[in-house]
Amino acid sequence: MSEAGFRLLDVSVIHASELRKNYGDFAAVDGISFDVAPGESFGLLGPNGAGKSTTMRMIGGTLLRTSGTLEVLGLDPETRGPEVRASLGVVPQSDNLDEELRARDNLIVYGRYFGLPLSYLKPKADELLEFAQLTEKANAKVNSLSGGMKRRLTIARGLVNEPRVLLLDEPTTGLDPQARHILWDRLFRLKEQGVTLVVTTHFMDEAEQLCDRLVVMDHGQIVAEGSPSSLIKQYSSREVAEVRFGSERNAAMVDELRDLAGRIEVLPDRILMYADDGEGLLEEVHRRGLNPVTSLVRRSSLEDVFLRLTGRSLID
Ligand SMILES: Nc1ncnc2c1ncn2[C@@H]1O[C@H](COP(=O)(O)OP(=O)(O)OP(=O)(O)O)[C@@H](O)[C@H]1O
Repeated sequence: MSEAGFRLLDVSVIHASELRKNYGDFAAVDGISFDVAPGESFGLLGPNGAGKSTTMRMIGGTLLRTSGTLEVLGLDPETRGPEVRASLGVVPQSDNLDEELRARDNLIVYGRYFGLPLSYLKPKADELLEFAQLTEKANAKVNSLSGGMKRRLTIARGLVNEPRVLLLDEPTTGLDPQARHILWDRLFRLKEQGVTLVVTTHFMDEAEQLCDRLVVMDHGQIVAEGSPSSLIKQYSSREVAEVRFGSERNAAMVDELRDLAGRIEVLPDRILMYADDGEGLLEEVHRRGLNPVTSLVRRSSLEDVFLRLTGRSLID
């Protein structure tokens, strides 16, 4: 490994500089640069088509980049693929488990691809099933498991080689709230064990929960970078008052509200008013006799950051 490689290894688990992936004239990933530190939980947040999965696939060494620099644990995944993959755990967007095999056998068969011996894999599979809260399902066929169980099994499978870095592409898409919370809990435990997590998501609450730091992506580019709280501080107010006047009146009410808040966003079904004191703002709305049909005050979120940066919602 080069001297630079050693240096990067100290500070960056993943280093990307001007990373690009073109499909013909279309830039799916348009020259992005970021670093992921050891033990960090790092997020790629953006709407569908932002380029998150493409970035993940380049990190995992399953997709060739068009240009730019990419190093994973100090190595180029294109030229040092087997070594990089041996240190990575990959949880793809859709569970590609072997449905006909039992849960435990899925782990063992996957581990065999890494050339791991059965004497290691059998106890490891039991340990991972316990971690994934699937011990009771060890002998159940995958096609009989719930969506949340399959997701946890896919994560367990990604851990079979004791990776230092776990790549999770949309880990909770399609799961119900309870299943999401169980999964987040397992990811927190991995983080406590020092595993570096790289997570793509289009759920702002997931990014807020899981990520120490994240990049916000849109159209293949990074539009902002920071911790969830620093991004909210930088791009939004502390609170948001949401008011609904009904679809007929919403747009017409904006002029009446304009001078009350520094920033106003009009969505099809509601108006968002940004202020540090949301309750005070709402009181003023009522004092003016504007009487929204419904109203609420909430904390600013990464959704508000995305809206501010792109003028669009994270989820179409
Ligand atoms: N093989 C391909 N050929 C052409 N375009 C592609 C190809 N793969 C991805 N794209 C395009 O690249 C863009 C980025 O896709 P990508 O899957 O990385 O987005 P994403 O942010 O992960 O979104 P999602 O959450 O929907 O997976 C999209 O516009 C997609 O249609």
